[in-house]
Amino acid sequence: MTKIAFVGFGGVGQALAEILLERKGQLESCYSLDAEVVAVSDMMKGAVYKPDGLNVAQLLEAVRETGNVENYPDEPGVVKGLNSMETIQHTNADMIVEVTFTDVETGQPAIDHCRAAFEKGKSVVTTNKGPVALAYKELSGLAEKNGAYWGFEGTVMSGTPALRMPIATLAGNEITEIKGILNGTTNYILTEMEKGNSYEAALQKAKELGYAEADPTNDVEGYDARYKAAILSGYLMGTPISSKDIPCKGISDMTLEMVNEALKDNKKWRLLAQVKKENGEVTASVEPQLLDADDPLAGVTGATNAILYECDLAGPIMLTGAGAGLKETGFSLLIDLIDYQRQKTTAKI
Ligand SMILES: NC(=O)C1=CN([C@@H]2O[C@H](COP(=O)(O)OP(=O)(O)OC[C@H]3O[C@@H](n4cnc5c(N)ncnc54)[C@H](OP(=O)(O)O)[C@@H]3O)[C@@H](O)[C@H]2O)C=CC1
Ligand SMILES: N[C@@H](CC=O)C(=O)O
Repeated sequence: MTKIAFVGFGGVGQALAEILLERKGQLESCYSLDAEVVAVSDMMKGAVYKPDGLNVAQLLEAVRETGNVENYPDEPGVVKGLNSMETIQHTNADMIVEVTFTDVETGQPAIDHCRAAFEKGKSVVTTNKGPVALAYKELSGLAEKNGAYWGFEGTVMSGTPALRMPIATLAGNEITEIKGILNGTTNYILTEMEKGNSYEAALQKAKELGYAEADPTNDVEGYDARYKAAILSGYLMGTPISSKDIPCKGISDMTLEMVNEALKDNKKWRLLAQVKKENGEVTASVEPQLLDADDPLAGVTGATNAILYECDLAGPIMLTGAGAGLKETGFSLLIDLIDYQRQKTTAKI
C-alpha cells in the first residue's frame, strides 16, 4: 500500500485526489497501485490526518463545499491542524504529493518540503517547478541516498510526457537542441488574441480555467517557461543552468495590433523556450518569436504546448499535448505514482 500525504491542496492536488477516487479499482488491478490518502495539509484550506486512510469523497466534499478540509467529519483517529512539515515528518505517509505554489525566486518552501521528505526516506511526486529548476542535483542525490523516489513529470508540459519520453525512448541520441512552447497560459492568451479577444480577457479566462500560476506575472513575463528551460537543460542535457542566467522576455507588452499585423503577413507570435548545446556549451533563452503560419509550432493553439527535440541520430522529434490544466496535471502525478509502484515492484527502490 502507498500512503499519500498532499502538501498543498489546490486545483492540481484535488484533481489527483479525484482521479485516485474514480480509478481506484483499475489502479489496483492493472498497476498494483493501492493508494490510500492519509493526510492533507494546505496553507488556507486547513489540514486533516487519519493514519488508516481518509475517505477521499468526504475530503473533496469538505474542501469544495466549505473551502476547508478541517470540516472533514470528526471520527476516531482523525487529527486536524498539522502544518506542512509536521505532515511530512510525523505522519505515516510514505509518499508526499508536493503541489504548493511554484515560487520562481527561491523555490521555497517546496525545496525544504522535498528535502525533509527525502531525509525521512519518504518519496515525493511534484508538479512544483522550483525544486527541480533550482535544486535538482542536491535533491536527486538526497533521494537516491535515502532510497526514495522523486517524480516530477508534470513540471514541464503538464501531463504530456516531455521528460520521461526523451529519457526512456530517445536514449542513445545526443539531443543538440530543444525548442518549444512550454507555457499554456501565454499560448492560450496569444491564440485568443488571434481571435480578436483582448489580452486582459484572455488572461482572466486562463486563470478561471486553472492554467495560470497563483501569480500570473510568472506566466506572462516568461518566468515559468524560463524555469522549464532550466529543468530541460539540467535533466535532459545534463548541464544545469541557473534560471537567472536565461535571458527572458514575456508577452506582457504584446498588443492586438501586433498580433493582427503578424496575421496579415501570414505569421503568428509564439512564446518559445530554446535550449541549445554547441561545442559542449549549453545555453537557453525565452522570448516571443514571429513564426510563419505553416510552422508546426505556429499551429499549436490554446493551452496546448509542443516541444521539438533535435536528435543527432533520430532527427527532429516533436511532442505535443496539454501544457496546463487541472485534470491533465493531476494525471502527470498519477503516472509518476504508477512509475513509483513499478520501480517498487521490480525492487529498484
Ligand atoms: N495548474 C496547472 O495547470 C499546472 C500547475 N503546475 C504546478 O503545480 C502546482 C500546483 O498548482 P495548482 O494546484 O494549479 O495551484 P493552486 O494555487 O490551485 O494550489 C496551490 C495550493 O498550495 C497551497 N499552498 C501554498 N503554499 C503552501 C504551503 N507552504 N503549505 C501548504 N500549502 C500551501 C495553496 O494554499 P491556499 O490557496 O489555501 O493559500 C493552494 O491551495 C504549482 O506549483 C504549479 O506551478 C504545474 C503544471 C501545470
Ligand atoms: N501556469 C503554467 C502551468 C503549468 O506549468 C502554464 O500556464 O503553463
